[in-house]
Amino acid sequence: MIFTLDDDLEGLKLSDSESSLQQQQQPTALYDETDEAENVMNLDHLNLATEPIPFLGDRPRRRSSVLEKFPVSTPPRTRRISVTSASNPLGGGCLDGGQLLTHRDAGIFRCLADFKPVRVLGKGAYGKVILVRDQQTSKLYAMKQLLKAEILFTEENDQSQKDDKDVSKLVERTFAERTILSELEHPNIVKLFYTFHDNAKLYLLLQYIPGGELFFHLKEQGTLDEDTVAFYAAEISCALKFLHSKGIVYRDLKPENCLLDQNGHLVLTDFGLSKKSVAQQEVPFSSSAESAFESEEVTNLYSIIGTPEYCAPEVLQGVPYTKKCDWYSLGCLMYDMLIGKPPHTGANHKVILNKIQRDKQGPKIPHYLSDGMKDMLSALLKKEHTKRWDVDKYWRTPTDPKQKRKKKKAGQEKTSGYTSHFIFRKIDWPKLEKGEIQKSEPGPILPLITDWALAENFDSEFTSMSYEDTLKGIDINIPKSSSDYFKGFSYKASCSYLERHF
Ligand SMILES: Nc1ncnc2c1ncn2[C@@H]1O[C@H](COP(=O)(O)OP(=O)(O)OP(=O)(O)O)[C@@H](O)[C@H]1O
Repeated sequence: MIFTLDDDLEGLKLSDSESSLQQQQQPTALYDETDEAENVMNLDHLNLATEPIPFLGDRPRRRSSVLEKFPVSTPPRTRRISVTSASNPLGGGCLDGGQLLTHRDAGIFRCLADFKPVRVLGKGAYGKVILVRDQQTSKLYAMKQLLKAEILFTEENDQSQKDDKDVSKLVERTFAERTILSELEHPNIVKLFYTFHDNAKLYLLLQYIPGGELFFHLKEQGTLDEDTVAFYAAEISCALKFLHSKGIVYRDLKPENCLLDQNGHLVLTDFGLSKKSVAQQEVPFSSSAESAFESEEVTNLYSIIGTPEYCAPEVLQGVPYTKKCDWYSLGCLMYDMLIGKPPHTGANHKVILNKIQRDKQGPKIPHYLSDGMKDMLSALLKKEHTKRWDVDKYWRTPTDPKQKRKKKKAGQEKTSGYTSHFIFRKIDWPKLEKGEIQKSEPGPILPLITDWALAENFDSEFTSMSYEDTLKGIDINIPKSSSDYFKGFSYKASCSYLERHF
Protein backbone atom coordinates (compact mmCIF):
# COMPACT_ATOMS: atom_id res chain seq x y z
CA MET A 1 0.00 0.00 0.00
CA ILE A 2 1.51 3.27 -1.05
CA PHE A 3 0.59 6.54 0.61
CA THR A 4 1.50 10.01 -0.27
CA LEU A 5 1.58 12.99 2.03
CA ASP A 6 1.10 15.23 -0.89
CA ASP A 7 -2.11 17.24 -0.86
CA ASP A 8 -2.39 17.15 -4.63
CA LEU A 9 -2.50 13.40 -4.70
CA GLU A 10 -4.81 12.99 -1.73
CA GLY A 11 -7.80 13.77 -3.88
CA LEU A 12 -7.10 10.95 -6.29
CA LYS A 13 -9.73 8.24 -5.99
CA LEU A 14 -7.88 5.58 -7.94
CA SER A 15 -6.76 2.45 -6.21
CA ASP A 16 -2.99 2.06 -5.91
CA SER A 17 -2.73 -0.38 -8.75
CA GLU A 18 -4.86 1.75 -11.06
CA SER A 19 -2.98 4.84 -10.06
CA SER A 20 0.45 3.41 -10.72
CA LEU A 21 -0.76 1.89 -13.98
CA GLN A 22 -2.01 5.26 -15.09
CA GLN A 23 1.19 6.94 -14.11
CA GLN A 24 3.14 4.50 -16.20
CA GLN A 25 0.86 4.96 -19.18
CA GLN A 26 0.90 8.72 -18.99
CA PRO A 27 2.86 10.51 -21.67
CA THR A 28 6.03 11.87 -20.09
CA ALA A 29 5.59 15.45 -21.23
CA LEU A 30 5.69 17.46 -18.05
CA TYR A 31 2.99 20.00 -18.70
CA ASP A 32 -0.50 19.72 -19.99
CA GLU A 33 -1.51 21.34 -23.26
CA THR A 34 -2.29 24.65 -21.63
CA ASP A 35 1.34 25.14 -20.67
CA GLU A 36 3.77 27.11 -22.74
CA ALA A 37 5.52 25.03 -25.36
CA GLU A 38 9.03 25.89 -24.16
CA ASN A 39 8.25 24.55 -20.72
CA VAL A 40 7.28 21.14 -21.93
CA MET A 41 10.00 18.68 -21.15
CA ASN A 42 10.18 15.09 -22.22
CA LEU A 43 11.48 12.76 -19.53
CA ASP A 44 11.75 9.55 -21.54
CA HIS A 45 15.55 9.75 -21.76
CA LEU A 46 15.85 9.79 -17.98
CA ASN A 47 14.69 6.19 -17.46
CA LEU A 48 12.87 7.35 -14.34
CA ALA A 49 11.93 4.95 -11.62
CA THR A 50 8.18 4.46 -11.62
CA GLU A 51 8.19 1.88 -8.89
CA PRO A 52 6.66 3.10 -5.64
CA ILE A 53 8.90 4.74 -3.06
CA PRO A 54 9.12 2.45 0.01
CA PHE A 55 6.83 3.71 2.74
CA LEU A 56 7.86 3.15 6.34
CA GLY A 57 5.53 4.66 8.91
CA ASP A 58 4.74 8.37 8.74
CA ARG A 59 7.90 9.40 6.98
CA PRO A 60 9.07 7.53 3.90
CA ARG A 61 12.81 6.81 3.54
CA ARG A 62 14.09 8.50 0.39
CA ARG A 63 16.44 6.58 -1.86
CA SER A 64 19.08 8.18 -4.01
CA SER A 65 18.44 7.90 -7.72
CA VAL A 66 21.41 7.57 -9.91
CA LEU A 67 20.58 8.45 -13.46
CA GLU A 68 22.70 9.58 -16.35
CA LYS A 69 21.70 11.75 -19.24
CA PHE A 70 23.87 10.51 -22.10
CA PRO A 71 22.94 7.69 -22.44
CA VAL A 72 21.13 5.71 -19.80
CA SER A 73 23.16 2.61 -20.54
CA THR A 74 23.34 1.13 -17.08
CA PRO A 75 20.48 0.44 -14.69
CA PRO A 76 19.26 3.38 -12.61
CA ARG A 77 20.27 1.67 -9.38
CA THR A 78 23.90 1.58 -10.45
CA ARG A 79 26.08 3.79 -8.29
CA ARG A 80 27.17 6.72 -10.39
CA ILE A 81 29.87 8.67 -8.72
CA SER A 82 32.66 10.48 -10.36
CA VAL A 83 36.14 11.53 -9.50
CA THR A 84 39.16 11.77 -11.73
CA SER A 85 41.93 10.83 -9.36
CA ALA A 86 42.49 8.29 -6.62
CA SER A 87 45.57 10.03 -5.29
CA ASN A 88 45.82 11.01 -1.65
CA PRO A 89 47.42 14.39 -1.07
CA LEU A 90 46.98 14.26 2.70
CA GLY A 91 49.58 11.58 3.22
CA GLY A 92 47.56 8.47 4.04
CA GLY A 93 48.89 5.11 2.84
CA CYS A 94 47.86 3.56 -0.46
CA LEU A 95 49.89 0.45 -1.03
CA ASP A 96 47.72 -2.46 -2.03
CA GLY A 97 49.08 -2.73 -5.56
CA GLY A 98 46.03 -4.43 -6.93
CA GLN A 99 46.35 -7.83 -5.30
CA LEU A 100 43.30 -9.25 -3.60
CA LEU A 101 43.74 -8.18 -0.01
CA THR A 102 42.23 -10.97 2.01
CA HIS A 103 45.23 -10.85 4.36
CA ARG A 104 46.62 -8.09 6.54
CA ASP A 105 49.37 -6.34 4.67
CA ALA A 106 52.46 -5.89 6.87
CA GLY A 107 50.33 -4.28 9.55
CA ILE A 108 49.67 -1.22 7.40
CA PHE A 109 46.26 -2.13 6.11
CA ARG A 110 43.39 -3.52 7.98
CA CYS A 111 41.30 -6.49 6.95
CA LEU A 112 37.87 -7.84 7.74
CA ALA A 113 39.13 -10.17 10.47
CA ASP A 114 40.32 -7.14 12.48
CA PHE A 115 36.74 -6.10 13.20
CA LYS A 116 33.99 -7.71 15.21
CA PRO A 117 30.44 -6.90 14.11
CA VAL A 118 28.16 -5.33 16.71
CA ARG A 119 24.96 -4.52 14.79
CA VAL A 120 23.61 -3.12 11.52
CA LEU A 121 23.25 0.67 11.42
CA GLY A 122 21.80 1.22 7.98
CA LYS A 123 21.33 -0.15 4.52
CA GLY A 124 21.85 1.50 1.18
CA ALA A 125 21.48 0.36 -2.39
CA TYR A 126 24.91 -1.31 -2.44
CA GLY A 127 25.26 -2.94 0.93
CA LYS A 128 24.96 -2.46 4.66
CA VAL A 129 26.65 -0.11 7.10
CA ILE A 130 27.63 -2.07 10.20
CA LEU A 131 28.78 -0.97 13.63
CA VAL A 132 32.04 -2.86 14.24
CA ARG A 133 34.55 -3.06 17.06
CA ASP A 134 38.26 -3.00 16.34
CA GLN A 135 39.58 -6.23 17.92
CA GLN A 136 42.94 -4.59 18.67
CA THR A 137 41.81 -1.33 20.23
CA SER A 138 38.12 -1.94 21.10
CA LYS A 139 37.23 1.29 19.26
CA LEU A 140 33.91 1.44 17.42
CA TYR A 141 33.65 2.26 13.71
CA ALA A 142 30.90 2.38 11.11
CA MET A 143 31.90 -0.05 8.36
CA LYS A 144 30.36 0.68 4.97
CA GLN A 145 30.47 -2.19 2.50
CA LEU A 146 30.06 -1.97 -1.28
CA LEU A 147 29.60 -5.08 -3.39
CA LYS A 148 32.12 -5.32 -6.23
CA ALA A 149 29.69 -7.40 -8.24
CA GLU A 150 27.27 -4.46 -8.37
CA ILE A 151 29.98 -2.42 -10.03
CA LEU A 152 31.33 -5.09 -12.37
CA PHE A 153 28.19 -6.78 -13.61
CA THR A 154 25.05 -5.55 -15.24
CA GLU A 155 21.84 -5.89 -13.31
CA GLU A 156 19.90 -7.60 -16.07
CA ASN A 157 22.41 -10.39 -16.34
CA ASP A 158 24.68 -10.87 -13.38
CA GLN A 159 27.02 -13.06 -15.36
CA SER A 160 27.73 -10.57 -18.13
CA GLN A 161 30.45 -8.09 -17.50
CA LYS A 162 30.00 -4.50 -18.58
CA ASP A 163 32.30 -3.31 -21.30
CA ASP A 164 35.72 -2.06 -20.18
CA LYS A 165 35.01 1.63 -20.65
CA ASP A 166 31.82 1.40 -18.66
CA VAL A 167 33.41 -0.55 -15.83
CA SER A 168 36.47 1.63 -15.46
CA LYS A 169 34.23 4.70 -15.34
CA LEU A 170 32.08 3.14 -12.65
CA VAL A 171 35.07 1.95 -10.66
CA GLU A 172 36.62 5.39 -10.92
CA ARG A 173 33.40 6.78 -9.50
CA THR A 174 33.42 4.18 -6.75
CA PHE A 175 36.69 5.69 -5.60
CA ALA A 176 35.01 9.05 -5.11
CA GLU A 177 33.77 8.51 -1.59
CA ARG A 178 37.12 7.12 -0.45
CA THR A 179 39.15 9.80 -2.21
CA ILE A 180 37.02 12.79 -1.29
CA LEU A 181 36.67 11.78 2.36
CA SER A 182 40.38 11.04 2.68
CA GLU A 183 41.10 14.63 1.69
CA LEU A 184 38.71 16.33 4.09
CA GLU A 185 38.80 17.32 7.70
CA HIS A 186 35.81 19.32 8.92
CA PRO A 187 33.79 19.10 12.15
CA ASN A 188 30.53 18.64 10.25
CA ILE A 189 31.81 15.99 7.83
CA VAL A 190 32.27 12.31 8.69
CA LYS A 191 35.87 11.10 8.96
CA LEU A 192 37.36 8.22 7.04
CA PHE A 193 40.03 6.15 8.79
CA TYR A 194 40.69 3.07 6.65
CA THR A 195 39.59 1.46 3.42
CA PHE A 196 40.40 -2.02 2.11
CA HIS A 197 38.91 -4.65 -0.16
CA ASP A 198 38.69 -8.40 -0.64
CA ASN A 199 37.31 -10.63 -3.37
CA ALA A 200 33.73 -9.59 -2.92
CA LYS A 201 33.56 -6.14 -1.36
CA LEU A 202 35.04 -2.72 -0.77
CA TYR A 203 35.11 -1.59 2.88
CA LEU A 204 35.17 1.94 4.29
CA LEU A 205 35.90 2.36 8.00
CA LEU A 206 34.22 5.58 9.05
CA GLN A 207 33.97 7.49 12.29
CA TYR A 208 30.91 6.12 14.11
CA ILE A 209 28.34 8.88 14.65
CA PRO A 210 26.15 7.58 17.49
CA GLY A 211 23.24 10.07 17.48
CA GLY A 212 21.59 8.54 14.41
CA GLU A 213 20.12 10.13 11.30
CA LEU A 214 18.35 13.48 11.35
CA PHE A 215 15.72 11.41 9.53
CA PHE A 216 15.27 9.31 12.70
CA HIS A 217 14.78 12.42 14.88
CA LEU A 218 12.43 14.04 12.38
CA LYS A 219 10.39 10.86 12.33
CA GLU A 220 10.10 11.07 16.12
CA GLN A 221 9.42 14.80 16.34
CA GLY A 222 7.50 15.45 13.11
CA THR A 223 8.79 18.99 12.64
CA LEU A 224 11.41 21.20 14.26
CA ASP A 225 11.15 24.79 15.48
CA GLU A 226 12.72 27.62 13.49
CA ASP A 227 15.71 28.12 15.82
CA THR A 228 16.64 24.44 15.61
CA VAL A 229 16.27 24.49 11.83
CA ALA A 230 18.43 27.64 11.61
CA PHE A 231 21.11 25.96 13.74
CA TYR A 232 21.26 22.81 11.60
CA ALA A 233 21.10 24.91 8.43
CA ALA A 234 24.12 26.87 9.69
CA GLU A 235 26.10 23.68 10.39
CA ILE A 236 25.20 22.17 7.00
CA SER A 237 26.06 25.48 5.31
CA CYS A 238 29.52 25.45 6.91
CA ALA A 239 30.09 21.93 5.57
CA LEU A 240 28.77 22.78 2.08
CA LYS A 241 30.77 26.00 1.87
CA PHE A 242 33.90 24.05 2.86
CA LEU A 243 33.19 21.36 0.24
CA HIS A 244 32.53 23.93 -2.47
CA SER A 245 35.78 25.74 -1.63
CA LYS A 246 37.51 22.41 -2.37
CA GLY A 247 35.68 22.07 -5.68
CA ILE A 248 33.37 19.34 -4.40
CA VAL A 249 29.64 19.31 -5.04
CA TYR A 250 27.84 17.10 -2.51
CA ARG A 251 24.68 16.33 -4.53
CA ASP A 252 22.78 14.14 -2.06
CA LEU A 253 21.63 16.29 0.85
CA LYS A 254 18.69 14.67 2.68
CA PRO A 255 17.77 13.85 6.32
CA GLU A 256 19.00 10.26 5.86
CA ASN A 257 22.53 11.53 5.16
CA CYS A 258 22.68 13.97 8.09
CA LEU A 259 23.80 12.27 11.29
CA LEU A 260 23.86 13.72 14.80
CA ASP A 261 26.94 13.22 16.93
CA GLN A 262 26.87 12.55 20.67
CA ASN A 263 26.56 16.29 21.39
CA GLY A 264 23.78 16.86 18.87
CA HIS A 265 25.93 18.40 16.13
CA LEU A 266 25.21 17.61 12.54
CA VAL A 267 27.65 15.46 10.52
CA LEU A 268 27.29 14.84 6.78
CA THR A 269 27.84 11.27 5.63
CA ASP A 270 27.50 9.36 2.32
CA PHE A 271 29.79 10.98 -0.21
CA GLY A 272 29.02 8.28 -2.75
CA LEU A 273 27.37 10.77 -5.11
CA SER A 274 29.76 13.65 -4.55
CA LYS A 275 31.77 15.01 -7.42
CA LYS A 276 35.08 16.78 -7.43
CA SER A 277 35.66 19.08 -10.35
CA VAL A 278 38.72 18.44 -12.48
CA ALA A 279 40.00 22.00 -12.30
CA GLN A 280 39.86 22.07 -8.52
CA GLN A 281 41.57 18.83 -7.75
CA GLU A 282 45.03 19.99 -6.92
CA VAL A 283 44.15 23.51 -5.80
CA PRO A 284 44.71 24.08 -2.07
CA PHE A 285 42.08 25.93 -0.07
CA SER A 286 42.85 29.64 -0.19
CA SER A 287 41.03 32.84 -0.97
CA SER A 288 42.56 32.90 -4.45
CA ALA A 289 41.41 29.35 -5.08
CA GLU A 290 37.96 30.38 -3.99
CA SER A 291 37.80 33.30 -6.35
CA ALA A 292 39.16 31.20 -9.22
CA PHE A 293 36.38 28.75 -8.51
CA GLU A 294 33.75 31.45 -8.46
CA SER A 295 34.83 33.04 -11.67
CA GLU A 296 35.29 29.82 -13.63
CA GLU A 297 32.24 27.93 -12.44
CA VAL A 298 34.19 24.84 -13.32
CA THR A 299 31.67 22.47 -11.83
CA ASN A 300 29.39 22.28 -14.79
CA LEU A 301 28.07 18.81 -14.19
CA TYR A 302 25.63 16.76 -16.19
CA SER A 303 24.91 13.53 -14.33
CA ILE A 304 21.35 13.30 -13.15
CA ILE A 305 22.04 12.16 -9.66
CA GLY A 306 20.69 12.47 -6.13
CA THR A 307 17.35 11.97 -4.42
CA PRO A 308 14.52 13.57 -6.46
CA GLU A 309 12.67 15.10 -3.50
CA TYR A 310 15.76 17.16 -2.61
CA CYS A 311 17.21 17.64 -6.11
CA ALA A 312 17.55 21.01 -7.84
CA PRO A 313 15.40 21.39 -10.97
CA GLU A 314 18.42 21.93 -13.23
CA VAL A 315 19.89 18.59 -12.09
CA LEU A 316 16.66 16.80 -12.89
CA GLN A 317 16.39 18.51 -16.26
CA GLY A 318 19.75 17.14 -17.31
CA VAL A 319 21.16 20.58 -18.15
CA PRO A 320 24.61 21.67 -16.91
CA TYR A 321 24.61 22.63 -13.24
CA THR A 322 26.99 23.92 -10.60
CA LYS A 323 27.48 23.89 -6.83
CA LYS A 324 24.32 26.03 -6.55
CA CYS A 325 22.33 22.77 -6.70
CA ASP A 326 23.45 22.02 -3.12
CA TRP A 327 21.88 25.28 -1.86
CA TYR A 328 18.56 24.32 -3.45
CA SER A 329 18.80 20.94 -1.67
CA LEU A 330 19.46 22.77 1.61
CA GLY A 331 16.24 24.75 0.98
CA CYS A 332 14.37 21.42 0.51
CA LEU A 333 15.86 20.00 3.69
CA MET A 334 14.97 23.12 5.73
CA TYR A 335 11.45 23.00 4.31
CA ASP A 336 11.22 19.35 5.33
CA MET A 337 12.42 20.08 8.88
CA LEU A 338 9.86 22.89 9.23
CA ILE A 339 6.85 21.42 7.44
CA GLY A 340 7.35 17.67 7.86
CA LYS A 341 7.90 16.80 4.20
CA PRO A 342 10.03 18.11 1.35
CA PRO A 343 8.44 20.64 -1.05
CA HIS A 344 7.60 18.07 -3.72
CA THR A 345 6.55 14.52 -2.96
CA GLY A 346 4.69 11.86 -4.85
CA ALA A 347 4.07 8.15 -5.24
CA ASN A 348 7.06 7.71 -7.52
CA HIS A 349 9.98 9.69 -8.88
CA LYS A 350 8.25 10.56 -12.14
CA VAL A 351 5.36 12.20 -10.28
CA ILE A 352 7.85 14.24 -8.23
CA LEU A 353 9.71 15.47 -11.31
CA ASN A 354 6.48 16.44 -13.01
CA LYS A 355 5.46 18.49 -9.99
CA ILE A 356 8.76 20.33 -9.75
CA GLN A 357 8.50 21.25 -13.40
CA ARG A 358 4.89 22.33 -13.13
CA ASP A 359 5.55 24.58 -10.14
CA LYS A 360 6.60 27.61 -12.15
CA GLN A 361 7.27 29.94 -9.21
CA GLY A 362 8.89 27.31 -7.00
CA PRO A 363 7.22 25.59 -4.04
CA LYS A 364 4.52 27.25 -1.98
CA ILE A 365 5.86 28.39 1.37
CA PRO A 366 3.37 28.12 4.26
CA HIS A 367 2.09 31.45 5.59
CA TYR A 368 2.63 30.49 9.25
CA LEU A 369 6.43 30.58 8.99
CA SER A 370 8.20 33.76 10.15
CA ASP A 371 8.97 36.37 7.48
CA GLY A 372 12.69 35.68 7.90
CA MET A 373 12.26 31.96 7.28
CA LYS A 374 9.99 32.61 4.29
CA ASP A 375 12.60 34.95 2.85
CA MET A 376 15.36 32.37 3.32
CA LEU A 377 13.36 29.52 1.78
CA SER A 378 12.27 31.53 -1.21
CA ALA A 379 15.87 32.65 -1.87
CA LEU A 380 17.20 29.08 -1.76
CA LEU A 381 14.30 27.37 -3.50
CA LYS A 382 14.37 29.52 -6.64
CA LYS A 383 13.66 27.17 -9.50
CA GLU A 384 15.72 29.28 -11.89
CA HIS A 385 19.30 28.82 -10.67
CA THR A 386 20.39 32.23 -11.92
CA LYS A 387 17.90 33.80 -9.50
CA ARG A 388 18.86 31.53 -6.60
CA TRP A 389 21.00 32.94 -3.79
CA ASP A 390 24.66 32.22 -4.60
CA VAL A 391 25.55 31.48 -1.01
CA ASP A 392 29.22 30.76 -1.73
CA LYS A 393 29.62 34.15 -3.34
CA TYR A 394 27.56 36.13 -0.84
CA TRP A 395 28.65 34.26 2.29
CA ARG A 396 29.44 37.41 4.24
CA THR A 397 28.24 40.96 3.97
CA PRO A 398 31.15 42.84 2.34
CA THR A 399 33.00 45.07 4.80
CA ASP A 400 34.60 47.09 2.02
CA PRO A 401 32.44 50.24 1.60
CA LYS A 402 33.41 50.33 -2.11
CA GLN A 403 31.52 47.08 -2.61
CA LYS A 404 28.21 48.81 -2.16
CA ARG A 405 25.29 46.48 -2.59
CA LYS A 406 23.00 47.13 -5.47
CA LYS A 407 19.38 47.21 -4.45
CA LYS A 408 17.80 43.86 -5.24
CA LYS A 409 14.88 44.00 -7.62
CA ALA A 410 11.95 41.63 -7.08
CA GLY A 411 12.68 38.11 -8.35
CA GLN A 412 16.40 38.76 -8.72
CA GLU A 413 19.18 36.86 -7.01
CA LYS A 414 19.78 37.87 -3.39
CA THR A 415 23.08 39.68 -2.91
CA SER A 416 23.17 40.31 0.83
CA GLY A 417 25.48 38.35 3.14
CA TYR A 418 24.11 34.89 3.87
CA THR A 419 25.57 34.58 7.36
CA SER A 420 23.98 37.92 8.34
CA HIS A 421 20.48 36.75 7.47
CA PHE A 422 17.90 37.32 10.18
CA ILE A 423 17.27 33.60 10.76
CA PHE A 424 20.94 33.20 11.76
CA ARG A 425 20.87 36.02 14.32
CA LYS A 426 21.59 33.57 17.18
CA ILE A 427 24.49 31.85 15.41
CA ASP A 428 28.02 32.75 16.38
CA TRP A 429 29.47 32.23 12.88
CA PRO A 430 33.15 32.85 13.67
CA LYS A 431 33.03 30.19 16.41
CA LEU A 432 30.98 27.82 14.27
CA GLU A 433 33.32 28.17 11.30
CA LYS A 434 36.32 27.47 13.51
CA GLY A 435 34.60 24.33 14.88
CA GLU A 436 34.53 25.74 18.42
CA ILE A 437 30.78 25.48 18.94
CA GLN A 438 30.85 21.86 17.76
CA LYS A 439 33.43 21.10 20.47
CA SER A 440 32.12 23.14 23.37
CA GLU A 441 28.34 23.56 23.20
CA PRO A 442 25.54 21.02 22.80
CA GLY A 443 23.34 21.14 19.70
CA PRO A 444 19.57 21.66 19.92
CA ILE A 445 18.67 17.96 19.93
CA LEU A 446 20.70 15.91 22.38
CA PRO A 447 20.50 12.25 21.38
CA LEU A 448 19.86 9.78 24.17
CA ILE A 449 22.93 7.54 24.39
CA THR A 450 23.29 5.12 27.30
CA ASP A 451 25.80 2.87 25.57
CA TRP A 452 27.38 3.66 22.20
CA ALA A 453 27.31 0.00 21.17
CA LEU A 454 23.51 -0.16 21.51
CA ALA A 455 22.96 2.20 18.57
CA GLU A 456 19.75 3.38 20.27
CA ASN A 457 19.25 6.22 17.80
CA PHE A 458 19.12 4.01 14.72
CA ASP A 459 15.97 2.44 13.29
CA SER A 460 15.23 -1.00 14.75
CA GLU A 461 14.41 -1.95 11.17
CA PHE A 462 18.21 -1.98 10.70
CA THR A 463 19.60 -2.72 14.15
CA SER A 464 17.52 -5.91 14.33
CA MET A 465 18.90 -7.13 10.98
CA SER A 466 21.27 -10.04 10.82
CA TYR A 467 24.84 -9.09 10.06
CA GLU A 468 26.18 -12.63 9.70
CA ASP A 469 26.05 -12.57 5.90
CA THR A 470 27.88 -9.25 5.75
CA LEU A 471 31.00 -10.52 7.45
CA LYS A 472 31.39 -13.77 5.57
CA GLY A 473 33.24 -13.98 2.29
CA ILE A 474 30.77 -14.24 -0.58
CA ASP A 475 31.43 -16.88 -3.16
CA ILE A 476 31.37 -14.77 -6.28
CA ASN A 477 33.40 -15.67 -9.28
CA ILE A 478 34.95 -12.31 -10.08
CA PRO A 479 37.53 -12.67 -12.88
CA LYS A 480 41.12 -12.15 -11.70
CA SER A 481 41.65 -9.33 -14.20
CA SER A 482 38.88 -7.40 -12.46
CA SER A 483 41.06 -6.98 -9.37
CA ASP A 484 43.09 -4.37 -11.28
CA TYR A 485 40.08 -2.12 -11.34
CA PHE A 486 40.31 -1.70 -7.57
CA LYS A 487 44.04 -1.13 -7.41
CA GLY A 488 44.79 1.69 -4.99
CA PHE A 489 41.53 1.46 -3.08
CA SER A 490 43.13 0.53 0.25
CA TYR A 491 43.97 3.47 2.44
CA LYS A 492 44.98 4.36 5.96
CA ALA A 493 44.64 7.85 7.37
CA SER A 494 47.87 9.45 8.50
CA CYS A 495 48.94 8.80 12.10
CA SER A 496 48.38 12.43 13.09
CA TYR A 497 44.85 12.33 11.66
CA LEU A 498 44.10 9.11 13.56
CA GLU A 499 45.50 10.59 16.76
CA ARG A 500 43.49 13.79 16.37
CA HIS A 501 40.22 11.98 16.00
CA PHE A 502 40.55 9.08 18.40
N1 LIG B 1 29.55 7.09 9.99
C1 LIG B 1 28.37 6.59 10.30
N2 LIG B 1 27.98 6.46 11.59
C2 LIG B 1 26.77 5.96 11.89
N3 LIG B 1 25.87 5.55 10.96
C3 LIG B 1 26.20 5.64 9.67
C4 LIG B 1 27.46 6.16 9.26
N4 LIG B 1 27.51 6.15 7.91
C5 LIG B 1 26.34 5.66 7.50
N5 LIG B 1 25.54 5.34 8.54
C6 LIG B 1 24.18 4.77 8.48
O1 LIG B 1 24.04 3.94 7.35
C7 LIG B 1 23.07 4.49 6.44
C8 LIG B 1 23.48 4.19 5.01
O2 LIG B 1 24.74 4.79 4.76
P1 LIG B 1 25.07 5.49 3.38
O3 LIG B 1 24.01 6.52 3.10
O4 LIG B 1 26.47 5.95 3.40
O5 LIG B 1 24.87 4.24 2.40
P2 LIG B 1 24.48 4.24 0.87
O6 LIG B 1 24.63 2.82 0.42
O7 LIG B 1 25.29 5.25 0.14
O8 LIG B 1 22.96 4.67 0.95
P3 LIG B 1 22.01 5.22 -0.25
O9 LIG B 1 21.85 4.09 -1.21
O10 LIG B 1 20.72 5.57 0.46
O11 LIG B 1 22.70 6.43 -0.83
C9 LIG B 1 23.02 5.97 6.79
O12 LIG B 1 21.82 6.54 6.38
C10 LIG B 1 23.18 5.91 8.31
O13 LIG B 1 21.99 5.55 8.95
